[in-house]
Amino acid sequence: MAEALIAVHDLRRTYGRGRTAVHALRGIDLDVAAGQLLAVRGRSGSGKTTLLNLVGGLDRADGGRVHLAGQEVTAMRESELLELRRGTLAYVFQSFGLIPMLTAAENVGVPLRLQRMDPGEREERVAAVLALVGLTAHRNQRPGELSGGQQQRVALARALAPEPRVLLADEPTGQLDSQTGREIMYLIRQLVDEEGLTAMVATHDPALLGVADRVVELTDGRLDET
Ligand SMILES: Nc1ncnc2c1ncn2[C@@H]1O[C@H](COP(=O)(O)OP(=O)(O)OP(=O)(O)O)[C@@H](O)[C@H]1O
Repeated sequence: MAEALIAVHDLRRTYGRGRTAVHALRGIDLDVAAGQLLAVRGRSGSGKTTLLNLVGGLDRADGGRVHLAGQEVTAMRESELLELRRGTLAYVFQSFGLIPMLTAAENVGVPLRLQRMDPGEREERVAAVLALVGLTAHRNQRPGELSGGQQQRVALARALAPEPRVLLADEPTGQLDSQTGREIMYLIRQLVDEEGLTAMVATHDPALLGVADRVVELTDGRLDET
């Protein structure tokens, strides 16, 4: 089997304690091979967001381990997690998370500014990823002047700008109509194939599971292959 770019072992997360404790993840084991598009399905509250947040180091586990590209995320200090989120790893959320005052191109350029990329190189990279998501003609529009699908394309372009190895997407089509949602999933499929990404996408939209290489299902904090 190809290298497991994402390796999750006995991952646990409980919110609260005592009688009101919620066991969001009850010992998850999961390997995702490099270049795979994995869909994580499950009802609302099954633990999808919690799993993605732990894989991406946005939240701390109560037990178990996560390795990303050979590095142990669960053992990292905050400064190392920050570094990880600026390089190896990219996130896309349901709510797009764009900065309203900035144009599409400026939003895409944000992570490259944080990397202190030289302005000329940055312009080139922004143009390239905007072209990749089909938004060259909209580069000077602000998020409020774009459709939901276009805003998610900008968010994807921004995620890809620093050339990450892993893309984590939490309900990326959750705010979109089904046709636009399908287009975004096809785009993610294309980006995985063409940019050599490994992606983990949480969704409970059954129509979107068809483009994944593999689908796993979370039920009450436990994982099953489907
Ligand atoms: N910060 C928190 N404090 C307490 N409980 C939480 C917290 N975050 C999540 N939970 C609980 O943990 C469980 C898993 O939540 P999670 O958000 O991971 O599910 P999900 O599958 O992503 O749901 P959705 O599809 O609705 O986004 C739920 O029962 C939720 O109520």
